[in-house]
Amino acid sequence: MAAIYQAAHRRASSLMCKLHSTYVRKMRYLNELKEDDSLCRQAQTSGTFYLFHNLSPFLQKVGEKYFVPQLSAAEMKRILEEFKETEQWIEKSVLIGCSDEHIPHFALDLGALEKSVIESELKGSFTNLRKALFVVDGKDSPLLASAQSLLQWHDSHQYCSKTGQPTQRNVAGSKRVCHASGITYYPQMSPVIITLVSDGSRCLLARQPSFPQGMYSALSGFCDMGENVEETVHREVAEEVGLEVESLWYSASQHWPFPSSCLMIACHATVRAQQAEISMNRLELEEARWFGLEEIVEGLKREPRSSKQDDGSFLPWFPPKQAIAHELICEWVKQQTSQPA
Ligand SMILES: NC(=O)c1ccc[n+]([C@@H]2O[C@H](COP(=O)([O-])OP(=O)(O)OC[C@H]3O[C@@H](n4cnc5c(N)ncnc54)[C@H](O)[C@@H]3O)[C@@H](O)[C@H]2O)c1
Ligand SMILES: [Mg+2]
Repeated sequence: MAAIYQAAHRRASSLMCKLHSTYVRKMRYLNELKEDDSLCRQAQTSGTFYLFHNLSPFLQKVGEKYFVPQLSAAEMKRILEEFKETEQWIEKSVLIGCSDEHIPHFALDLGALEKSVIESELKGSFTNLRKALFVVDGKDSPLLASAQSLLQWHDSHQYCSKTGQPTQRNVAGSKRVCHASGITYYPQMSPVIITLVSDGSRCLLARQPSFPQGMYSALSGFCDMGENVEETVHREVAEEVGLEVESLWYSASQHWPFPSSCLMIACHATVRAQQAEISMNRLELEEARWFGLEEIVEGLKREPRSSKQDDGSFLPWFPPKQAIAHELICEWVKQQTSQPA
């Protein structure tokens, strides 16, 4: 029995070791591509390419499903030749990852070329990122979000903010340098906290005026300079709904591309049930209120389309599963239902 157990353990360890070494080798390879321009230039000739047009990703629809096609370097060459554009264009691409077999993946924005011609040539369409993220397979949405964010960062960091001189990018697109000042710029994300506040038996959700009708989400806010996550959670909850957080704990994080690259840091927080009266900040929020478990469970089942009532009002629904707010709400439901009555 012990021998069988040991053999199984050895097999599991060796599998872990293989998995681990594949991952480590992949991360080291990507790092080399970022540091070594000539290696990265060479990688562009054997890589695959995700296309964008003015920051909208290219998707193909097969039946009811949307796919994010990867074009080979040869296909890219053919398209660019058709537009009488040189392969120099490929140098505008940015490195966004690689396969386990070390095939590098790049993203390229063809915004200067005629959109409809590329679309009919490649049989697909450039789709607004807000729509694209919610229709593609779950594993593809983080990739689209980070690729678009990196392309957007390059687009808006062409000049040094100290000298006003143009900045030059490395081949991978992992940084830009101003040769006049010597400043190196790296792609940035803004840290944002998102907090699901609970008073023990209810959770607090709010609506910003820009939200689609009927949608409620957890409270969120950008971290101020010098703040830690705990301080931002305390401040945002106080600012937006006038409550004092008693305790908080970290749940998970997510890169979010809107409005331009946020690192969403998701937390749960509690307030005392005796001090749970909301005083909403009307400059930021349109509505904020407590939801009981039953209402949350019903809301999670509701589609945005089925939220509208005959009298024109909207039943509450919550962000879709791609958004970390959804995860926080589901975690809260689990906590509530696993608690002894
Ligand atoms: N993925 C999710 O589940 C999820 C859920 C909620 C919010 N979010 C994202 O979180 C972000 C922030 O949420 P919020 O709107 O409640 O923030 P917020 O409460 O801090 O209010 C936004 C305001 O903060 C100011 N601000 C301060 N620092 C800023 C910065 N670095 N960039 C832009 N504005 C800054 C601006 O005046 C802006 O209008 C939003 O962009 C939203 O897309 C994501
Ligand atoms: Mg906010």
